[in-house]
Amino acid sequence: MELSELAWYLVVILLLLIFLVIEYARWNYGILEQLGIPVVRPSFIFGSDPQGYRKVQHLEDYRRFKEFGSFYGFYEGRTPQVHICDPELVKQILIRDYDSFSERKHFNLGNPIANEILDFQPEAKWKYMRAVMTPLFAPSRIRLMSEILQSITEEHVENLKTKFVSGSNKNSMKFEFRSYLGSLLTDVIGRCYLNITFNDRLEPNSHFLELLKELIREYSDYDIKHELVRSFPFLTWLHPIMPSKALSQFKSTLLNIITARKTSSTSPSTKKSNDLAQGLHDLLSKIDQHQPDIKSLGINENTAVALALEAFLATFDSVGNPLCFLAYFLAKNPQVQDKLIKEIDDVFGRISQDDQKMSSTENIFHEMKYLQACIQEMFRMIPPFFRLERECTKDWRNEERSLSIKKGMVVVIPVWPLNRHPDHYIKPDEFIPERFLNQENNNNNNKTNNPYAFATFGHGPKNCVGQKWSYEMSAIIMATFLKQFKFQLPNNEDSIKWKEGSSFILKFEPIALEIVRRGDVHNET
Ligand code: HEM
Repeated sequence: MELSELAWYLVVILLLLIFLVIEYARWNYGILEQLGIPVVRPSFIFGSDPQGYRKVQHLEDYRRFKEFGSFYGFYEGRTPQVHICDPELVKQILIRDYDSFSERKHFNLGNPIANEILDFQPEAKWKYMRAVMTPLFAPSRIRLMSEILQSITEEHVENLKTKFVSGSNKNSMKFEFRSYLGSLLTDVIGRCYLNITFNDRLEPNSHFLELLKELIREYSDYDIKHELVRSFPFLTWLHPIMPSKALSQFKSTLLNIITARKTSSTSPSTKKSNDLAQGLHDLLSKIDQHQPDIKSLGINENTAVALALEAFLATFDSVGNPLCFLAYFLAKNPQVQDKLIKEIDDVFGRISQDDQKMSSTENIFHEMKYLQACIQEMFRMIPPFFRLERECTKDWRNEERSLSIKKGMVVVIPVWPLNRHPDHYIKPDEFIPERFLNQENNNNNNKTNNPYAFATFGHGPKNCVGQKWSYEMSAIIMATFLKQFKFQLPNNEDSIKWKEGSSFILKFEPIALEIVRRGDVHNET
């Protein structure tokens, strides 16, 4: 074969390869248009948002909602998606027609532990694991954890008070609430879920805290490789979604804790506690015994580790982040903060210290109706997971809206615009806790009370297991903090800087705040 002939062959093969790659990336283009819904026009090969890693994605969702309305088509790389922000359709997809949308999109997260995360498991395995998780957040467990949480929060608040005494400024100081919450929530994970106290817990760089930060950082720092993987999913190995080193460190730390429990639980004096560590311990024992149902579902050690991983990250990040925004909203709206503080003082004032010990922690905080409304408004405005996803498992149609979704397509519910739907909320971009007071007969601030115009925790069988506990944590942490401190904006600086690229978790730069010490009003009662 002559050289020129070989060169021709190579050129043809190369062109053929390029053609196949392009065909592969564009394979599904046109499918959404055929359904007759408005579509965000795709680029040549990288789907509808080829520069997505450079944009703040939840704000993009809001912009598209304003441009296209309550549903529209979108190509995430090569995957056709239907984005839906209509509360009635949300209800139908997540609850009424669950059979047609029972799965989340399956994708390779590039690591054997990450691949076991509950959310992405096939239905039968998901059901089994969900049943392991649910009792760990049952009302009786939440009651117990609330008591522990209150004492943790009081301890952290006391510790913060000492910084005022030793600091140069006695009444106010710059304050990074997120890092304060980081060590508090690490303590919650230790004491409420694992029944242990981390030795270095009050140090800013505690080992476990650093590990959680590392897991979260990688989890959400997206880059251009992420876009590439969307168009060519077989390249996931190029861009694992979570860092393998931190994951294996997490696994060994967790298994050591569980093994220590195994050893101590053999002693007859040890009382069995039904916390998360116990749930994992029981599951691991069944895995060790090779129980047939566990084996057939493919449940292994990594499945148990992934369950803890999800609970820990949700506690650390999904509870911590909205609370930072609540602090910011309170600093920005001093009249709301004053009203809230008055309620907190009234309730604590009414219940004497002895009664506070007698009365369940839960009951005390449930008396704070304005606090509940502030928290509900915080979760409406700041949904830490800003997109829900379901895969269509059976062709589906809604006649009223003339909307068809085909098997294999992904439905995305963009929570940021849904929670701000102007048909349901008056002044949707403003922080107005009153909209959630006396809901039955007060529609002054909301146009409707449709529960599906709010999806921060999802809905239906696959909703968030930790929802109720997240409300409890938020209430206890905020009220205990506001008993002693107030938030304010430093020099009226007011800026939120969102991070670009994250495609389902809200990410932002630290929010500059100050705290002011309120004095020992409660200790005098
Ligand atoms: C503010 C805090 C939290 C928010 C906003 C939140 C939000 C969510 C959302 C949106 C989902 C998906 C729901 C759906 O697809 O319909 C979810 C699922 C889940 N959440 Fe949370 N979460 C929070 C805290 C927690 C906590 C504290 C835990 C446990 C300790 C937890 C455990 C889970 C689990 C296990 C799932 C998977 C449920 C399943 O697939 O069956 N979450 N969460």
